Amino acid sequence: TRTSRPQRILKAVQRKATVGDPQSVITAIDHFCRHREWAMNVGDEKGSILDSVVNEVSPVTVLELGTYCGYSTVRIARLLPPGACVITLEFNPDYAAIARQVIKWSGLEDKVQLVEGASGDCIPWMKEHFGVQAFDLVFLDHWKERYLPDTKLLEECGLIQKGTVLLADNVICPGTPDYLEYVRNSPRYNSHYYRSHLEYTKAEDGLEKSVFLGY
Ligand SMILES: CCc1ncnc2c1ncn2[C@@H]1O[C@H](/C=C/CNC(=O)c2cc(-c3ccc(F)cc3)cc(O)c2O)[C@@H](O)[C@H]1O
Ligand SMILES: [Mg+2]
Repeated sequence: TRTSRPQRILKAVQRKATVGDPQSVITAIDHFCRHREWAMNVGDEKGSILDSVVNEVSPVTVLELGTYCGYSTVRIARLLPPGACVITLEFNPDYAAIARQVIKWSGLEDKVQLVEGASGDCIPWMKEHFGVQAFDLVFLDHWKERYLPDTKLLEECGLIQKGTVLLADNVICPGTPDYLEYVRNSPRYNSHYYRSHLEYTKAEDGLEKSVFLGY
């Protein structure tokens, strides 16, 4: 049967990128998605904003919701110092398998913990299983209707503490209206919208950065 889009993305990485060179993996995926086949990676334009937030926060523990092919996982992990790591949740086993290979090709497997499962099932186990106290940075890029319930779950589990930064993709396109309303109106978050474009297109999209102010 036909290969899947993630399989074709992995092929592009294996053809064009250099093992152990994360930037070449990022460049290979962006080139493929811009010139061959669109895919829902955060992309190069919003990716640069993601990079700047990672550098600003210099997180020790990062949570990513929605791995897909591992593009943003690689973008984040390549900026982390030794000892820091990104835990990324992915419930589609086929996507997880592709992402593992993309992350391995980039040589960043020591900085990444890919957990196969639904965010709602995994989040309550984060403290116990991974010894996480609180996340310094959370990148939300999974199903858009899960952003708000998972943010509330992270709060309830004490995984969001004073200073934790939430960075949400696609707050305009496809859009996450209930999440936006929550973080922008809550007295416990300081939010900022980074206007950008939907990956590989001219359509508007952006990232919302929300800093938790504590209780
Ligand atoms: C159950 C909780 C839960 N737990 C664990 N993993 C989960 C999960 N829910 C989902 N996943 C995985 O995350 C990824 C899904 C991501 C969903 N992303 C978009 O839908 C999206 C769409 C556009 C766009 C499409 C078409 C357009 F025309 C315009 C824009 C652009 C974007 O940047 C986008 O991120 C997949 O790997 C899922 O397996
Ligand atoms: Mg996205």
